[in-house]
Amino acid sequence: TIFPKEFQEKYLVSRGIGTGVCGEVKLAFERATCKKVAVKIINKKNFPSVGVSHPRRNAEREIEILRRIDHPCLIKTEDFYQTEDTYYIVLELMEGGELFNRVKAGHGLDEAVAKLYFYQMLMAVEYLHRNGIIHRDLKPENILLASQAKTCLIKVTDFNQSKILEGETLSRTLCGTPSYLAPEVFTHAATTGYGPAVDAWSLGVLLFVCLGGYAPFYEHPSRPSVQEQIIQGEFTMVPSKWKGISDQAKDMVRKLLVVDPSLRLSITSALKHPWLQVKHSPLNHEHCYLISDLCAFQDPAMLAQANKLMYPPEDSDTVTH
Ligand SMILES: C/C(=N\NC(=N)NO)c1ccc(NC(=O)c2cc3cccc([N+](=O)[O-])c3[nH]2)cc1
Repeated sequence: TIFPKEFQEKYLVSRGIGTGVCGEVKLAFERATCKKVAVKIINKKNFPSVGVSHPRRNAEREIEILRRIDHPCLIKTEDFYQTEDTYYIVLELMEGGELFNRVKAGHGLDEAVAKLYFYQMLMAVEYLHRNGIIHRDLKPENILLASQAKTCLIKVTDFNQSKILEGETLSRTLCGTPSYLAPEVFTHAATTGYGPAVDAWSLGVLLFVCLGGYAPFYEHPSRPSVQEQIIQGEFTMVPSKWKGISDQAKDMVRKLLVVDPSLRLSITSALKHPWLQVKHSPLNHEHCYLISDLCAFQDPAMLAQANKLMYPPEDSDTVTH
């Protein structure tokens, strides 16, 4: 890849660290400070130019979103360059890589870890919705982890399929991965359109995968198509995979994976669900900034506080020094 001159002057590009559907991510060093950054290289023609939507406009919308957002659980753009066919987005380094690689097939995350990550995803998506943005492509590949530690900050990324709450076309959406798309995207999106509830569905699928270690809707010869399973809202919590997971966690998943968007748990209601109410310190905005500080400074005291968030001291626990 050739990089723009002014980019080359400011950054030294090193090896590839991740590849996405519309471009790759490389490690780079800011020459002046030796600070490590990630560079997402997006080929403009890679943008799905399905139907009338023009690839340039899709890309410009995503760049506009990336510039506009500011939240500890959303990827932050540090710098930006473009040539006539490529975008170079300089981003903060997320050394934990993609959540996708943490929820390896076969076993889920510890419930407390899944709760910490899910809580951050909810905060990030609540922020997006408050700012009139629907993500529309929430999946494990688009959730990045700040460090290798379990108690870490996560950030949502990839706004290629995102919609700024104004006119939008359905055709672009149907080029996303179907497994995480909500039922209404297939059924009545073409007529009445659909809203932020699609992200709540995808978060339900994400939580299912984090807890169960397998997808709720998947291709299988003897099963209906993924699209059919989604439209029917048909999924199974295989006992061997879900034993040891709390009833509250399962209840959260079931209330998100509801076919009728008007009956589905909203992001705001999900944040008030009992599963996320830690009796000693209810999960709230401060925790999110705490986690962001924690990961920025790896402060042991903050790590202890974040652990309390994950593993609240039971009443019976006596604090032993
Ligand atoms: C904005 C965006 N995508 N937009 C888009 N149109 N893609 O489809 C975007 C997508 C992915 C990423 N990924 C990373 O920053 C990213 C992936 C990864 C894997 C191992 C290690 C690191 N790391 O930073 O150390 C990684 N960073 C960053 C930005």
